[in-house]
Amino acid sequence: MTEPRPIILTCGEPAGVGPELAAKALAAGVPFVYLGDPRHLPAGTRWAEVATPLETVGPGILPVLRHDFAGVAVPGRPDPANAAGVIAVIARAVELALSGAAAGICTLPISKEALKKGAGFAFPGHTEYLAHLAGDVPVAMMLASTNVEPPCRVVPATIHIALSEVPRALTPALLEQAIRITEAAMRRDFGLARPRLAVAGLNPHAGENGVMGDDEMRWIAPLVARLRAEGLELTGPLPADTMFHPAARARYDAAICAYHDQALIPIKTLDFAGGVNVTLGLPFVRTSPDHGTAFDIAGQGKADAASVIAALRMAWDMALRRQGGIRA
Ligand SMILES: NC(=O)C1=CN([C@@H]2O[C@H](COP(=O)(O)OP(=O)(O)OC[C@H]3O[C@@H](n4cnc5c(N)ncnc54)[C@H](O)[C@@H]3O)[C@@H](O)[C@H]2O)C=CC1
Ligand SMILES: NCC(=O)COP(=O)(O)O
Repeated sequence: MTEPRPIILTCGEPAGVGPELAAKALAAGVPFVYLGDPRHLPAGTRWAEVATPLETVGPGILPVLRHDFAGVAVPGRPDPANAAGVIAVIARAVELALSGAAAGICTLPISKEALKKGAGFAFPGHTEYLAHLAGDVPVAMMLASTNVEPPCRVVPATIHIALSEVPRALTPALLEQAIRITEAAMRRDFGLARPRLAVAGLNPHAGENGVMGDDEMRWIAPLVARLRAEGLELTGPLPADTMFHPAARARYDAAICAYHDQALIPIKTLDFAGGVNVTLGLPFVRTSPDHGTAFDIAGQGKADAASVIAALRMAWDMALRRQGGIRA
């Protein structure tokens, strides 16, 4: 088996904590190349430009695939002129991954607001943009802990939409798609031969037999029953408030949730430092730290690199697994 190509670490919003985290991410100990504008790296960063992802640099030096931006970056103050560069870097990383020049991508955080206001970005986040770049493939967003046992892995079936839109958007077809994508990815990328999935209800107490909403009785339970009959290891719909304590998590490998905060509050509470965001269903590996741009601390050297380090390691493990081996 030959080792996969390096991971591409995209710079994300240059006024956020991304550039300073890139400089700290060498501690991950896996091969990666930073794609961004070296002017945005903190002063004192030891970096060297590479022409291709395969070119190597000395130990302790950050390899940089140069992508020139419109301007410099002021920490905490995103510049609309740089928004197009942020978007172009993501697209360039995807091209490298799809061409086989890179083993996958790990994305540093973007500001959804800055991209929308600065460049009219039409996507609510990386997840949706990556799905588009990959040919409008169906994907699911999973956040996975790396520091807690049993692990906390969550997949919101609806992603970046207003809470008021969730009941309409959460259809049987969408929930089934999230379940199937997660089941396949747990086998392919996480090495679980028979993944156990738990499905959360939408309503308090999973509706309590129709007393607090009937979505569970009307269609979620029948969907779970149909997929179980097909052979999937599914439980639910479960009351979301009691499915994340350790004994409950021990009974499943990933939770399929109804909406963003139902899924992300437990993981970010249990393991904010070690949480990793993974896009499931793409034809290439994509991970990301679980946090955002952290404008409030950008440029102050305070940002914790644990999540990006975990994300790079997870991307590398996934790339090796797809190639038939796993990291020693
Ligand atoms: N994958 C991505 O590109 C993501 C992007 N975002 C974007 O980030 C922006 C800010 O979002 P927020 O909700 O404020 O979340 P945030 O994660 O940026 O910040 C929340 C809190 O956590 C702290 N924090 C975040 N990362 C940290 C780190 N590495 N070390 C130490 N403290 C850290 C921040 O200082 C802040 O107090 C938004 O524009 C959002 O769209 C948010 C999540 C993921
Ligand atoms: N809150 C998670 C999040 O915003 C992830 O967004 P993205 O990876 O789709 O950019």
